[in-house]
Amino acid sequence: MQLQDLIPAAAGTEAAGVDIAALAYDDRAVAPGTLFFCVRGFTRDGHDFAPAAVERGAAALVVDHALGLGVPEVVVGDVRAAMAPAAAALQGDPTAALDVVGITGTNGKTTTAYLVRSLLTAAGRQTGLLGTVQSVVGGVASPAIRTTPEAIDLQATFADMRDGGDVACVMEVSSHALELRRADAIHWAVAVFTNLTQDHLDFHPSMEAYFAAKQRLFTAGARAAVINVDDPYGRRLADADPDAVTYGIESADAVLRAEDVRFDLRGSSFRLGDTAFTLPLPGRFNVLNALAAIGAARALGIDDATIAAALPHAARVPGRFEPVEEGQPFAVLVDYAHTPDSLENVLTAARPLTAGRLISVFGCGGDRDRGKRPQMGEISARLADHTIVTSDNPRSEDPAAIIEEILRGIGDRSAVEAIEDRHAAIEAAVRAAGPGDVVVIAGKGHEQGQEFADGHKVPFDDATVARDALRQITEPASS
Ligand SMILES: CC(=O)N[C@H]1[C@@H](OP(=O)(O)OP(=O)(O)OC[C@H]2O[C@@H](n3ccc(=O)[nH]c3=O)[C@H](O)[C@@H]2O)O[C@H](CO)[C@@H](O)[C@@H]1O[C@H](C)C(=O)N[C@@H](C)C(=O)N[C@H](CCC(=O)O)C(=O)O
Ligand SMILES: Nc1ncnc2c1ncn2[C@@H]1O[C@H](COP(=O)(O)OP(=O)(O)OP(=O)(O)O)[C@@H](O)[C@H]1O
Ligand SMILES: N[C@H](CCC[C@H](N)C(=O)O)C(=O)O
Ligand SMILES: [Mg+2]
Repeated sequence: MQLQDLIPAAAGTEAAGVDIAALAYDDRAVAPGTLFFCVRGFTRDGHDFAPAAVERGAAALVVDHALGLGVPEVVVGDVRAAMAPAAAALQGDPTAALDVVGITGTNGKTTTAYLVRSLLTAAGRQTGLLGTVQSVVGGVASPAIRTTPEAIDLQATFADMRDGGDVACVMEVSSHALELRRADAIHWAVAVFTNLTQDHLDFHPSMEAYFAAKQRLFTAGARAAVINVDDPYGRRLADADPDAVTYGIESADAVLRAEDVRFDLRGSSFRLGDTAFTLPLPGRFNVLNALAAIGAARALGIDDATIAAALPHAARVPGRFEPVEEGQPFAVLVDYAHTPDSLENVLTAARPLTAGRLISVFGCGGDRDRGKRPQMGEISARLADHTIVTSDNPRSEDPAAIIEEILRGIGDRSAVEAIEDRHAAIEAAVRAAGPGDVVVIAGKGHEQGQEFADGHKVPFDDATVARDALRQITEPASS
């Protein structure tokens, strides 16, 4: 394809007619015929890699200032912003052929995405999935690397979905993706907003800036918007869009308002008007996720009977309120709560299911929003009967220092202990639990590794560690 058909700014320049076979934002992915985008990043400047890209055969460069390396170049104001439209054009605008449902919000994106996909699949529509846990493309699942990939990778995946027989795609849209223009040039069928609470303030300068990033999804021309108006930021979005499908439990004016909300360890039920719904996910917040999914499915023309029949069989997300059962007389739940709001929600949901004591095990990720740490400490100490503070993914930080920041949020530490080694912390929790207790292991959910300094990752799975610990106490000792 000619360069001017990918980047309008190239028209009339020496670069206009250059034939482009592929796109890349990393020089290591460049092959002959590739158009290389020199992205000014947070740690590196892609322009510095242009000579290497040329060496590897780059046919042309997209730059924000002329480099004069002997290959045609297009100068644009914002190199990142040029990537998505070019990628969509190169792939033949694949989202024009897909009903794309985009889900944004601090918590609940992955869960809601799974629910929407289950509903669309039940309605006979082959649906792709993109998100934190896995991607499903043309029916083939693979583990995800990123919640929302770079535009070049994203548009190639959409093309694979289209070519693999998918008619719809459900995707999580992270605030990073919206801010960094990864999710531009997508034809949205439905945009969903779950909620906005503190997270990622290491990346966004303020909550208002974080909200502004999320807002982009709702000004991108989606055919329908589905918005949680129990959330104050959702209320602001809905106020700006009179056609929005609003949902909530507390908001009397919500288009989709759940009533008679009930849940136990196995799942939840609620009523919408005259129709009763059940789902295999416990907790009030999962009822909100179900409302979001119902709103999206309805917007795509799926009837309530199909939805109500499918919801009880919806696919569960690994590591979200996931029970680990080895015949022990108490419950162990693995959950991905890694923000103050989600930790509060998961412990609040676990409380009425707890006959004895509620035991919480959690830590906070390194190189991420530090403001969350004392808040999560306070929440756990307030809502659980016993708290074990441990490591999450320390990344480049000192795990003991992270734990200290968590503990700073806790006044009365009489029911709090710190065990830095996550393995030992989970074992201690399981050993401390008695009949009727509930142990919540929060923060890592489905994750399969623990990340230390220099990207060093060791295999680690909360559910497996908990299962092994449970076996030690439930299996009779061998003689
Ligand atoms: C904050 C953020 O999102 N950063 C992303 C961004 O990095 P950056 O701007 O710092 O890139 P950089 O390292 O400075 O490099 C600049 C350019 O030079 C290129 N380069 C770099 C080195 C080299 O040898 N050759 C080369 O060409 C890079 O590919 C890049 O295009 O662009 C890079 C290239 O695409 C991404 O890998 C990187 O994601 C990092 C790894 C990351 O951790 N992102 C996370 C925070 C993220 O996006 N998370 C959200 C989910 C969050 C949630 O839970 O909601 C997600 O959607 O996954
Ligand atoms: N609607 C919700 N409101 C608040 N908390 C929620 C909601 N849904 C799920 N949670 C909590 O947040 C955790 C993460 O849920 P989920 O993975 O669905 O969210 P996410 O938005 O995809 O998160 P991430 O951005 O980290 O991928 C869950 O384990 C649960 O504790
Ligand atoms: N996508 C989120 C996941 C956080 C998960 C938690 N286990 C942590 O490492 O903080 C992030 O990168 O901030
Ligand atoms: Mg997610």
